[in-house]
Amino acid sequence: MRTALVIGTGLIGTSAALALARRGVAVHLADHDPGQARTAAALGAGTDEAPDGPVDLAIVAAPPAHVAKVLADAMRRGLARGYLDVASVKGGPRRELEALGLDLTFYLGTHPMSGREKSGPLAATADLFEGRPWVLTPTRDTDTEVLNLALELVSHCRAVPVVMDADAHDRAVALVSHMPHLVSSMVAARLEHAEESAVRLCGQGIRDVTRIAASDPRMWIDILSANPGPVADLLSEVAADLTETVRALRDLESADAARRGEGSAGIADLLRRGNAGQVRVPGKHGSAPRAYETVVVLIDDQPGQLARIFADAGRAGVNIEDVRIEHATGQQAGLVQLMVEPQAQAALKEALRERGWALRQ
Ligand SMILES: NC(=O)c1ccc[n+]([C@@H]2O[C@H](COP(=O)([O-])OP(=O)(O)OC[C@H]3O[C@@H](n4cnc5c(N)ncnc54)[C@H](O)[C@@H]3O)[C@@H](O)[C@H]2O)c1
Ligand SMILES: O=C(O)C(=O)C[C@]1(C(=O)O)C=C[C@@H](O)C=C1
Repeated sequence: MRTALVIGTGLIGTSAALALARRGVAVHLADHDPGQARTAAALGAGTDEAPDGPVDLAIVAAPPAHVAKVLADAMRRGLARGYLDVASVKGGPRRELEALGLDLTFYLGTHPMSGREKSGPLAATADLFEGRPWVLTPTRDTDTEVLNLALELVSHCRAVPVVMDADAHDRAVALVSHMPHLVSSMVAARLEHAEESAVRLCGQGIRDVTRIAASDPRMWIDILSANPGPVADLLSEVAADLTETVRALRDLESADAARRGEGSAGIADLLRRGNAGQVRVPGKHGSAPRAYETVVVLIDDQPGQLARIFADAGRAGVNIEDVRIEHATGQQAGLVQLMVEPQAQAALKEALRERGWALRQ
């Protein structure tokens, strides 16, 4: 691929454009808000000037409700040799395009399974898709050259291509993305009017569960409107678990020992099923989940502390697999959790202690 046109230069469009530009592809950037395309260009994602003629691949990264219209317009204007979109739902946009009477030979519906709770080009990064699944939904009629262009895009973004049927994709993301998003919002909604004295105690657990609740509601209304049935089915199952859990907790409040036993068994069953589901979540780079050990370091809230920790770990020959930072509310200190391979834990602790870091047991 030598040339590409990204239409919709927000988080996803600009991230893909940055990855392509770094691999030497000439990227043109367009957005219905020209300021967004200008910002993406200023970040090094390409040029916001229109291409002279048709590009190799047009990548539509507009919100789901606009995707079909934007694609149809691009196809009618002959802007590219191949067209794809990256919308979070796949059945709806394809059916809308079919209803518009377009020839879909040169179109491929795709979806990178990576994102952030932030929108816009300033949230974009070239490595956003690294190691993540990128779903491709070709049909029997999809042109091979277009499929190859899409595979080239996925490879430039260092993502992992996964081929699926569009409706099967929508059912799968209802389970692993759309239903969890709503549950995260429901948990976060409990905090809206909560006492400040409770909210200030928030630790890493609630941060993990509510991060995605910070996403743009307009985008998520689009996504959920295009996949309501499968998400409603899954939420009914969650509702049944909720009803059972409330019943079990009420049993635990009872003065009757037998009822307390039933309550305890009910909760234990849910927690066991939770463990069994959680271990199925793939780890970094889409591989099987890995068990890391954690080394917790106390840091002052001063510039350069993290860089020093990483440099000291590097000198000790230890690879940091993952990192989390927890700030103590109202204090000039924080805790950095460094995740490492189990066999590296002792060496890292020793090296950090030698260099004067305070470790938490
Ligand atoms: N955010 C995620 O985590 C994520 C992950 C994977 C896929 N997606 C999909 O990627 C697409 C873009 O999402 P995003 O998170 O980058 O959103 P975003 O809000 O960051 O960016 C969307 C951009 O599209 C532009 N736009 C809106 N209507 C347009 C139109 N008619 N023509 C041209 N540009 C238009 C907006 O100005 C904005 O710059 C969506 O379809 C979304 O479903 C999002
Ligand atoms: O991690 C996030 O912040 C996301 O928004 C990612 C996420 C997801 O649910 O995994 C959200 C929607 C997209 O369609 C794809 C990825």
